[in-house]
Amino acid sequence: MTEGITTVTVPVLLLGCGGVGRELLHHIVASRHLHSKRGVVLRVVGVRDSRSLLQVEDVATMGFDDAFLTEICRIKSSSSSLSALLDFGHCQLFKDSEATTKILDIAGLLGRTTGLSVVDCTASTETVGILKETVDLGCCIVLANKKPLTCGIDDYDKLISNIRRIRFESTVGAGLPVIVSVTRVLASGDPIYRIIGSLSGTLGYVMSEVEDGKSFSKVVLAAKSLGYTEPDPRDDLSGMDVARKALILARLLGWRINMDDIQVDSLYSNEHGPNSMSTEDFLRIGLPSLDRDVQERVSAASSRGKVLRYVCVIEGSRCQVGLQELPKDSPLGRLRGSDNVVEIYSRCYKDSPLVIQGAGAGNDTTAAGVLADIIDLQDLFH
Ligand SMILES: NC(=O)C1=CN([C@@H]2O[C@H](COP(=O)(O)OP(=O)(O)OC[C@H]3O[C@@H](n4cnc5c(N)ncnc54)[C@H](OP(=O)(O)O)[C@@H]3O)[C@@H](O)[C@H]2O)C=CC1
Ligand SMILES: N[C@@H](CC=O)C(=O)O
Repeated sequence: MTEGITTVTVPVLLLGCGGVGRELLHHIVASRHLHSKRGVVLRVVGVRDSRSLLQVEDVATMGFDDAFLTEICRIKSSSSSLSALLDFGHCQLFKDSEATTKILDIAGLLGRTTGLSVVDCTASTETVGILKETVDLGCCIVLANKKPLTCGIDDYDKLISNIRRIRFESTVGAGLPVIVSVTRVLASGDPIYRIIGSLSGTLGYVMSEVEDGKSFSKVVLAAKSLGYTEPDPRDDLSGMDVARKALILARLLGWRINMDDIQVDSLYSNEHGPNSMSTEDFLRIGLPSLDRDVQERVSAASSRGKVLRYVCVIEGSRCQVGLQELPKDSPLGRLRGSDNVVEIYSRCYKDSPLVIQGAGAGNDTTAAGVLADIIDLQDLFH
């Protein structure tokens, strides 16, 4: 620890230990030295997946040690159950409703006193209830999961009711500083009247690879293995994932809108949707059946000197996401791979917009954004 800095120990409770959640645990372990220089020690007190909660024996004083955190990641990446870790001792496992009760017990014990960070790295809507309760118990909330902020407006209002205790930078543009930039511009009294961007790492990667002659189905599978897609890639291909990002941005601008108010353009039809086939069947049979259509659309755009980009526009009373044909040499047309770009127009950024660009998907950058959010919140407790 650096001389003169008081050390604060921050408990962290992780919901979701998939690609992003595991990467977050790796980042926490790898950043210990750096955090200690800032006077922060992160103490992971529990990890929840879809089946159970694994928590330290005494949440008031203990945290999983780094060897244990690494073992959690190893066990989870081999698709084993968290229960396999009980042999290591000093931990407890709770399932189903008991897990929820225990999370609320931890939140009650540590929320107000320590600023316990409840970190949602699931892709589930099921966490909303528990997050709202932890808000009431004084916890800090950090989200990579977009779904809690894109439920009904009442849930949204509740979650952001203590705005100083919530961070959700990774929900839009992964680790890119989009939310913080919008928030700072607004806080300065500079009204934002237009946001336009390409906000899907998956669709950006897919379009630029198909332009290079690769098959759509193979490229989507590659995007999945690179950690760019949602657990069900149809969330990306339907435009819903971008629509969620658009809704988060629009609500941040003060718009009182819901998902139904957003125009969304899907790359597949209902016969390939979740009500018609499983994710596995879609990846095996549905995807290849879309190859020709996507290739033809990309080639047609190319014959006009254009490229296809999935664009999000928030302006006037319009919040819209969909494929657009754009000039190859335009800012969005030049994007390659999983890069995102966001242009923010306001009084100060009228002629020359505020532009944020860079890698917009992937477990590493997303988890880095989540970790930066956890650390940022801790300034409240110094
Ligand atoms: N990858 C990226 O580039 C980005 C991702 N994100 C967001 O990050 C989130 C996580 O993505 P990713 O890691 O790829 O997803 P994964 O599917 O890999 O992991 C999801 C995790 O959540 C767990 N889970 C599911 N339901 C629940 C529940 N009700 N309670 C607790 N845990 C639950 C799963 O449990 P189990 O292990 O048992 O299945 C799994 O561990 C998503 O919301 C995504 O949108 C945001 C920005 C960028
Ligand atoms: N699936 C998303 C990941 C980040 O939100 C994307 O492709 O952009």
